[in-house]
Amino acid sequence: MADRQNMDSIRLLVDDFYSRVREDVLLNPVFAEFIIDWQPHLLKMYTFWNTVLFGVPDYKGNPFANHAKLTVTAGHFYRWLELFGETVGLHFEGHKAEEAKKRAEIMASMFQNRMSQLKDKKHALL
Ligand code: HEM
Repeated sequence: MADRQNMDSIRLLVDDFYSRVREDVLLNPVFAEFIIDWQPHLLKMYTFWNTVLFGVPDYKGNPFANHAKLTVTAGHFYRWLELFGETVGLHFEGHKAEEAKKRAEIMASMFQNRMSQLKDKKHALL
């Protein structure tokens, strides 16, 4: 029962978040370049958050590899986190809601650090 409730909450969060992403003038073009069919992405994101927040080992993937190819700036990450925080706050409160926001912030700064390392490396090769 608890697992079902967790999954229902994750679906609500992920569906609402990405419907906002699709309406966002800054973020939508980045997603639109790579995602034509949203259903597989949403399914993947359900498993991702189920793994991150509830330890259910559903998600198999390499999130960084899929972000290294994106042309994004700190502004994109800022907006992503802002929108994610708003969506979480609209539907949830309590320690899991705080954890979701914290985990997203940690991943965003990890992506950004690794992206700038890659960029530095490319420059060094020139
Ligand atoms: C600038 C902010 C971000 C943008 C523009 C962005 C964009 C994208 C795009 C376009 C994809 C699909 C890639 C593909 O399938 O070809 C993707 C996948 C994904 N994103 Fe992000 N993302 C951002 C931030 C984040 C953050 C902060 C997290 C973590 C909380 C995250 C987690 C994921 C995961 C888990 C996937 C699936 C990776 C896989 O295929 O296994 N993203 N993202």
